[in-house]
Amino acid sequence: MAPVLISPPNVGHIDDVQELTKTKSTTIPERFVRDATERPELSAAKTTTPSHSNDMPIIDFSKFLNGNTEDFQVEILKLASACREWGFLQVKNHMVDQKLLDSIEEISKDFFMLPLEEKKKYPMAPGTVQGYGQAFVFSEDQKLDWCNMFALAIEPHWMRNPNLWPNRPERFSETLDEYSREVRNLCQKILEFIALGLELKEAAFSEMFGEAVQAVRMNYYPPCSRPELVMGLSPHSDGSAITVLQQAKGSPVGLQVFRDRTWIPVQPIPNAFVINIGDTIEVLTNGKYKSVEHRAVANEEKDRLTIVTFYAPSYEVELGPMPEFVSEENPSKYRRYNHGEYSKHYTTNKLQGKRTLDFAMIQSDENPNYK
Ligand SMILES: O=C(O)CCC(=O)C(=O)O
Ligand SMILES: [Fe+2]
Repeated sequence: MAPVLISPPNVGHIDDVQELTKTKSTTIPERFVRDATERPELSAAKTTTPSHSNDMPIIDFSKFLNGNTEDFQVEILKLASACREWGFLQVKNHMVDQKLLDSIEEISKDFFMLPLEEKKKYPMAPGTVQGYGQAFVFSEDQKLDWCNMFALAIEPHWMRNPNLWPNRPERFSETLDEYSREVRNLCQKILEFIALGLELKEAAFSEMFGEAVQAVRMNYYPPCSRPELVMGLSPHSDGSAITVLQQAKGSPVGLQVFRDRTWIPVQPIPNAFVINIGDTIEVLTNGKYKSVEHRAVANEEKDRLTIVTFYAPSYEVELGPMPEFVSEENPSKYRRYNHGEYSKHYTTNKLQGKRTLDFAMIQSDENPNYK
């Protein structure tokens, strides 16, 4: 059962990371300093050659929209292989207007640059995931990420908390609405192409998902004088079906994907989105496509901003492996559950690698997915 939060957890004092950096102190408060085994080992990441990290597949979306039948098929196969082998990919030439990419970056940055008192008008209450603050903190002794977040539910509309939509910067709400409409379209298209690559009918996911849930989280990572001691964002997989991540122009490398027991830094491609498979698609495909653990590291000199969209089924939907992916040789690795319950479970536990998916995993010695 998902834990039910009856009263808000006592999370202790949470320093605002941006305010900390203003003090120019080189001492990192203890709550941000990771235990030795959890530190990011930045030197190891730095020595990974860029060519290795560039191996993350790049999908050219224009091949889906304007290509001939052969181009289309080739790209579907590339997408299928990226989902199977990586769980992560970058998408270029997508349909989202460049101006919107610029304006969402601008309003996000402007929001984070507001005085703290202004941002505190939209607080993320302890144990919740909407508003400004640090999500996924549930106890006083939990280590904190070197990140400020601003998160909002977008769709369905009833999930919005209008008190958390800021008045400043100007045009914040209109811009976020417009951006979210376009990214929602993109998510729907990508899921259609993922379905085709799995030899399912195009509408397989949209028919199953009902009124899909969409949320946005803006992550702002200020520079950190001791990046080797802290974590920008703790390792986790996403609870979504798919996630669309925009890295603001000029941001340093920060996202890392856990692959072959190594943390691989993701080189941003200008104007491309990073897309990753979330836990829902892992369950539906019975583990054929897996959600992949990832994290963000801090940078000594530069700040970093990402705008992340999570796209998931309606909370009412019951999910489990689809019959197409289950057979006698390949029995169900996951039980059926209600997605609303899974979401609750996800948002009421700290980020801890792929542990959240234990909620759905059928325990068995023969199940290699079970850790
Ligand atoms: O900011 C990043 O690079 C990673 C963000 C992320 O993984 C998330 O918000 O779930
Ligand atoms: Fe993530």
